[in-house]
Amino acid sequence: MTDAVQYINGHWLAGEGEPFASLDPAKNEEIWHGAAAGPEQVEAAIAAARRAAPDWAGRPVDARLAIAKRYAELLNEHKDALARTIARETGKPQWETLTEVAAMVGKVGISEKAYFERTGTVENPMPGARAYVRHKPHGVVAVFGPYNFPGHLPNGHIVPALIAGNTVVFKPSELTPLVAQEMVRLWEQAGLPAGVLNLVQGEVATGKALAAHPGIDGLFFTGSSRTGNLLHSQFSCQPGKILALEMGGNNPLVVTRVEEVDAAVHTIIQSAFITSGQRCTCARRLLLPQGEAGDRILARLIEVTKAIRVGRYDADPQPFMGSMISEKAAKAMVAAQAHLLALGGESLLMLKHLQAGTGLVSPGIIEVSAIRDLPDEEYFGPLLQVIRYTELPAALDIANRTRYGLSAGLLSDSQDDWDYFFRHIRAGIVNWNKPITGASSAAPFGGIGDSGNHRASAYYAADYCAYPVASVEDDRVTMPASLSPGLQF
Ligand SMILES: NC(=O)C1=CN([C@@H]2O[C@H](COP(=O)(O)OP(=O)(O)OC[C@H]3O[C@@H](n4cnc5c(N)ncnc54)[C@H](O)[C@@H]3O)[C@@H](O)[C@H]2O)C=CC1
Ligand SMILES: O=C(O)CCC(=O)N[C@@H](CCC(=O)O)C(=O)O
Repeated sequence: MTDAVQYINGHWLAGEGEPFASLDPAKNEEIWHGAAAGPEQVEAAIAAARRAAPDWAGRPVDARLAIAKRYAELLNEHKDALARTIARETGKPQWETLTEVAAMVGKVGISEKAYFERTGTVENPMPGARAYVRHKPHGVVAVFGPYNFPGHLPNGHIVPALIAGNTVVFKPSELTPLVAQEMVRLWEQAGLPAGVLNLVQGEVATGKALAAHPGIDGLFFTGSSRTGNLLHSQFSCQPGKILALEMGGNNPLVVTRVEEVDAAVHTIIQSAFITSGQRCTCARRLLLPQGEAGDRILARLIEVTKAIRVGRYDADPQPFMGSMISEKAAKAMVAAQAHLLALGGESLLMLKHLQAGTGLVSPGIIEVSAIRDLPDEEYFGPLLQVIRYTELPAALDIANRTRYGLSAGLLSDSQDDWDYFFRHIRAGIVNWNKPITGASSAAPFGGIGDSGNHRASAYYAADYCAYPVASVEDDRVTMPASLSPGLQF
């Protein structure tokens, strides 16, 4: 293991700040340690990005794309190793981390298409002149990543930012420094010039130093609503800086009439328990109709969920659910469940911490219909809250009872129910008879309310990576055909 964990101006350096470590949460083993970037190193990273900016932005987009494409090739060549690192550092099963790396590879082609489609150059007809819309990069942008997709989600900011001509200072989650390091090494190998992408590792102090620095032109954040809200207030009265926030959700999944009970249960499980419930798009609240049809789905859901295989990321056969990110996160889910039980919830399947020292938990299902003031919290783990409803309008009223608005779904065989649901639900990702996780990178990705600040990511990330410039141009200055009233020449 090397001490050189910071990448600043093309050099790998030891951190000058507080030491911290990264654990394999399934095996309770340290897999990485290093020292955080100190404030002067954060400063140096921003200065390096600033120096590199004019040359990088001044290159033709094809030159920037050539490096991004080489990076995608390298990702593909190293996909097994990177997927294994993601699995070790997050606890996610290897079948799933391979899909994460595949999404990272695919991001380059999608971002290229989005760049030209959403932020390319357009010439509009105009009598006696030429009118253009072009786009320019913001300059130096900070990228903050979460732990749940430590490769794919920061990659979803970094790739379009670099293609658009920005330079980047990347602050990954302190829980996943090793993934960040491997990712940045691939950019380095791809031939990215010094200073274009800088890596500052560290805990909250490093994040604060970067976010508060006057030298950044923007900040692209994926993480919790709590941190996103802090950043939003920190950025107030700085209208010149671009802030893109992708945050959490308290996502509802509503079921009405369905013929195929097993298909509905499968979709519920994919929505609620994939990644051990650690996706911002995961279903947190399942709304089932009262009566026999709802009872049948619930009984089957409990039966199948009980049988979900939970285990280590490298187990053979593979588990559906791996470890949560940490023992602390597992304990927080046990505490969240206890809180809901104390408020009047009824456990239908207990979420259990399976092994001390690890983040391994079993999935839980809790009936919360009787809780009068159900907390509008994102419990970021595999605990599904069940609410029984009478009529679809009442279900929609409950579904929209949240300050968030990221993803939502309907399971129903009825076109009318879907039309009603789509019209009334408030969320940025709204699916019918499909899981509400697994959003496509080829579509915009973002939510309303406390889930974001109307800067959708994925396909629309191109929009926050560049600003539009409108120009009217002619080769020579000429007199107009007619003068404005009151002017004489
Ligand atoms: N909408 C979306 O696209 C997604 C949202 N998320 C959300 O992310 C959360 C899980 O990720 P976490 O890593 O726990 O998020 P987090 O908010 O704790 O951390 C995200 C990043 O912000 C940094 N940070 C934390 N406090 C800071 C502060 N005061 N100032 C500056 N930087 C600070 C962290 O070091 C990390 O790099 C969940 O709430 C989940 O819903 C996760 C994935 C996707
Ligand atoms: O950003 C993209 O390219 C698409 C969005 C995406 O991949 N969403 C995933 C992850 C969401 C999360 O982080 O929690 C999904 O919808 O499952």
